[in-house]
Amino acid sequence: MTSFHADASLDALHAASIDHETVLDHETVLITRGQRSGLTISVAVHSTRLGPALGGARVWHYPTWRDAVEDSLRLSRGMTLKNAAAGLNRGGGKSVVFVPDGETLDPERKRLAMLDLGDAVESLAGRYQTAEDVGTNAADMAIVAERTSHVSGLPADRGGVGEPSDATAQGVYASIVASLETVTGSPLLAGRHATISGLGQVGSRLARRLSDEGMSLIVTDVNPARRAFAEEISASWIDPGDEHLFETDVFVPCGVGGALTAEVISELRCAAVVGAANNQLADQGGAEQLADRGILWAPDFIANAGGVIYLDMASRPGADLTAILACVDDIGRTLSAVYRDAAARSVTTLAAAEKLAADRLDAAVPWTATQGQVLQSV
Ligand SMILES: NC(=O)c1ccc[n+]([C@@H]2O[C@H](COP(=O)([O-])OP(=O)(O)OC[C@H]3O[C@@H](n4cnc5c(N)ncnc54)[C@H](O)[C@@H]3O)[C@@H](O)[C@H]2O)c1
Repeated sequence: MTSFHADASLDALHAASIDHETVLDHETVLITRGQRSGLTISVAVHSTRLGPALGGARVWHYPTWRDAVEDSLRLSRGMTLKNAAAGLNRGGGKSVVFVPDGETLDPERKRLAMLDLGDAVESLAGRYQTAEDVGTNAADMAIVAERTSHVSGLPADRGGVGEPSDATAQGVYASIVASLETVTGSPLLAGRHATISGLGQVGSRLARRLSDEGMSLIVTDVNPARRAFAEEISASWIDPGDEHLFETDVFVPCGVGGALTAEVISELRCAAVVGAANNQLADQGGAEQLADRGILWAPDFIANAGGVIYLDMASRPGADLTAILACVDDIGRTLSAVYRDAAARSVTTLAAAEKLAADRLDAAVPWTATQGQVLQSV
């Protein structure tokens, strides 16, 4: 088991995407080879300044374990920004289970990986709480909970709050409404067009709602089995790869990160990009490139915060679902404020959103694990 410690600096929040030259600005990075599964697991705690870190566990394919670790570093930094901008007393963390390209996990090995993840999370003694993410679900979190209490989003029949995708989809929906209002002056969706890339937990929920509200949808997924869902909601299916080339009002990335490469941005034919995917920009220069092209970009860590808002608020004593969903809807207002600030200061929407998060982090009295906040499986 290897762990590195470093001081989190607020300035580093503005750093470009991680590469081998980037200074490590995370508080703790735990890299461990699971004793049961043999898989490399990286748990990255970027910051606990606002409170114990909260962020999902990803099980995904990468060329090398180093790529998986880098992803955990990027994703956990994004969680610091997301939780801060959402007004939560939570720090930023994320875990990644590395599955070598070309390998698939059978259910037994996945179970072993979840137990290994539980041990890794437990070793951080409450400074990081995990939850589901790409490649994991509420049932997987129940397995993690066999080894640690620091897990969120357990199935309802295990006394948990369930998975957060409904809330994430609702927050992205609110963000699409706010973005269309900014670019067209009207929040109405009927008759407008959207292209959704990725029809998983969030993308499919969002697609159904946008379709119900009269939007005309083009959809795709690298999993061809999702075509049946496209037919169910009367959306036009296209094969993945060129979906960004279609003229549309909103391009909606809901797959994995890095979809907005310089080439993709140069070819986009849309008024706004608003999606659920984390780390949509392949590099930070993408925010400038989008602005230069006159495309309004909703910073992902603002638009997709609904899930973490749900997990955090639903796990508090006396949680009220109506109040939680009102907070999720507020994402639209937060995003509109970010857009106004970006326009007023002639900066990118990314810079405006980062400032929102950094101001909150700067103003916070640092949380320490010794303050004894009790976290339990929910
Ligand atoms: N689930 C949540 O509550 C939540 C919260 C915040 C952020 N996110 C982010 O939103 C994104 C989607 O999350 P999810 O829970 O729906 O994941 P998911 O695994 O259920 O779905 C992702 C879908 O995208 C597809 N996909 C992957 N790469 C693709 C590509 N290149 N082109 C088209 N489709 C592709 C996958 O086949 C899958 O169907 C992820 O980036 C995730 O980190 C999710």
